[in-house]
Amino acid sequence: MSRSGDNTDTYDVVVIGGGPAGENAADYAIRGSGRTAVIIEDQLVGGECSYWACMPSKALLGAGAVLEAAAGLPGSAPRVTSTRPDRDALLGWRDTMTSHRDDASQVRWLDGAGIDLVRGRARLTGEDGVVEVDGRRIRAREAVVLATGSTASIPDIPGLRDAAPWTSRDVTAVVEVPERVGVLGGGVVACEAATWLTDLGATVTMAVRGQALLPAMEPWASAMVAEGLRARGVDLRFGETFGHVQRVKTRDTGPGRVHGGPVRISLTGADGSRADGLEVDEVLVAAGRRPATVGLGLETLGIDPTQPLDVDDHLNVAGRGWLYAVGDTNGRAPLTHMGKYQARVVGDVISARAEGYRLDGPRYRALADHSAVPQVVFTRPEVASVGMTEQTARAAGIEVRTTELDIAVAGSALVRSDYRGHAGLVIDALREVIVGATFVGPDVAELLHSATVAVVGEVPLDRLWHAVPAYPTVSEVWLRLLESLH
Ligand SMILES: Cc1cc2nc3c(=O)[nH]c(=O)nc-3n(C[C@H](O)[C@H](O)[C@H](O)COP(=O)(O)OP(=O)(O)OC[C@H]3O[C@@H](n4cnc5c(N)ncnc54)[C@H](O)[C@@H]3O)c2cc1C
Ligand SMILES: NC(=O)c1ccc[n+]([C@@H]2O[C@H](COP(=O)([O-])OP(=O)(O)OC[C@H]3O[C@@H](n4cnc5c(N)ncnc54)[C@H](O)[C@@H]3O)[C@@H](O)[C@H]2O)c1
Repeated sequence: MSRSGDNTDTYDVVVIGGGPAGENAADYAIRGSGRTAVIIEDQLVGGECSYWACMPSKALLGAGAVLEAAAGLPGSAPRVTSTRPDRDALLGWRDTMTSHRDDASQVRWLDGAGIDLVRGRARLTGEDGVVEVDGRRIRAREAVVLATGSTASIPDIPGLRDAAPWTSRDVTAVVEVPERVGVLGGGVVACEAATWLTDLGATVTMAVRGQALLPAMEPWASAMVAEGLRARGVDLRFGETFGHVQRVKTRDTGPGRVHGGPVRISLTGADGSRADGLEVDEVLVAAGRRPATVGLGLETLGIDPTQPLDVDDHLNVAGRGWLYAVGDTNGRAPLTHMGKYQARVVGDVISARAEGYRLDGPRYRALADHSAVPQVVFTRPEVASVGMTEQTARAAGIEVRTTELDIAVAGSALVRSDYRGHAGLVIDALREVIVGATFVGPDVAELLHSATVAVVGEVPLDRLWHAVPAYPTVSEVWLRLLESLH
């Protein structure tokens, strides 16, 4: 860092937002060089993922999955007295995995990586490369990277905001388990949260305005998740949304505690018809997220802050050579691993530009964002998918061939006597390569990377035939899938 006469601190790279995307962008932009970087963060270093999203949600989901797996294997089943996790131990484990919302270890990591930290809320000033934090000016010589993440959307439904509903921050920080929960939405947050809330003993009703959960997934995968949630007692109201919400008394009790008295929800059909009334102890809004771009000073650059930032494959904001955006804030693939991937790309781009290299080669482009995004939904059963679904492949004009089958191999029978799983591939029939894959079942998350490698590597099917899965593993489903295409 250097300070000029006008009291402006100067770094090579300035990153706004210290979530997973921001941390990695700063690291990759200076690693192994003499360059300097600063991260400006107004909450906790580590971002949403570490304290309010991926880490607490997966910590809350693990114990129930392990208990169900043990109950599904004859040798261990007699030892399992309940498949419901111990509430206090589970919440304690969640607190451990979120470091009790203390970011000291992440700050130490920044220090070790040679990255400075400024606490505060940053704004762009309208001057190229200059940001402002609490009256302090910071200038970037090479680049400003926006990595401000996203915030939960709360739809404009009469009475909803006034009822102080839970968002993902509350449900991941759950301390008081509400007896009855009404969930708005049928996406990833809704499905995962319904799973751990029922593990914790809550009764859950989900209002899903469409006809399927997880609309971006293969329809058969969504149907299996719906079946799994119903088996846990979740009341799924497809084609319904909240019409009106009323809470007897709202209380400011803090995250994860019930925010007041009982809540009356009128449910309406998608066509506005009246469906039903519902009384719950808490409402969870899980209706998507929007990029955190408002209040960032984007309008000083003539950029509309209400729209996702328009970036190219170098993650460069259109028309501004010095400005980049990575992670949820650009809306391309709002997942931690994709934000970190974009951060690696942007770090390499900034380094190459600083050192005068041309941006030749795929290393400098976030190509996976377009057609190879992997995702795991940690419901029971789990859903693991990468690339295109049959529908998106057809919409892209690909001549599609598909195959799908139950996962029923020696490896799956061995891990659970009640194993139920399904797998499917989407093939580009002309090029004979896999463009999409989906697995549903216990622990399928660990099958996913093999599919990601096949999709990204565009491995021809007759070459893939020689990738022999070990016996007896669940991976033998690959052999069954390839045989079905023969
Ligand atoms: C409940 C839940 C579970 C999830 N589970 C998964 C999962 O299992 N796997 C997965 O891949 N993804 C998951 N996600 C998505 C994942 O959390 C996000 O994709 C990820 O956190 C995005 O990282 P980011 O760095 O872009 O933003 P964030 O993690 O949101 O970090 C942005 C940071 O910027 C800071 N900031 C914002 N504006 C400013 C400003 N003006 N000045 C200074 N600082 C600012 C914020 O305080 C924040 O710390 C989940 C999301 C939710 C809600
Ligand atoms: N395991 C994971 O990878 C994981 C886990 C949780 C969250 N995430 C990410 O976090 C982000 C947010 O997840 P999410 O579940 O909130 O969003 P989502 O986009 O997955 O689902 C939003 C749901 O809300 C519904 N909805 C939206 N507006 C509505 C309205 N006005 N009225 C009624 N219903 C409405 C949609 O129909 C959909 O069912 C996603 O990008 C997701 O991928 C990932």
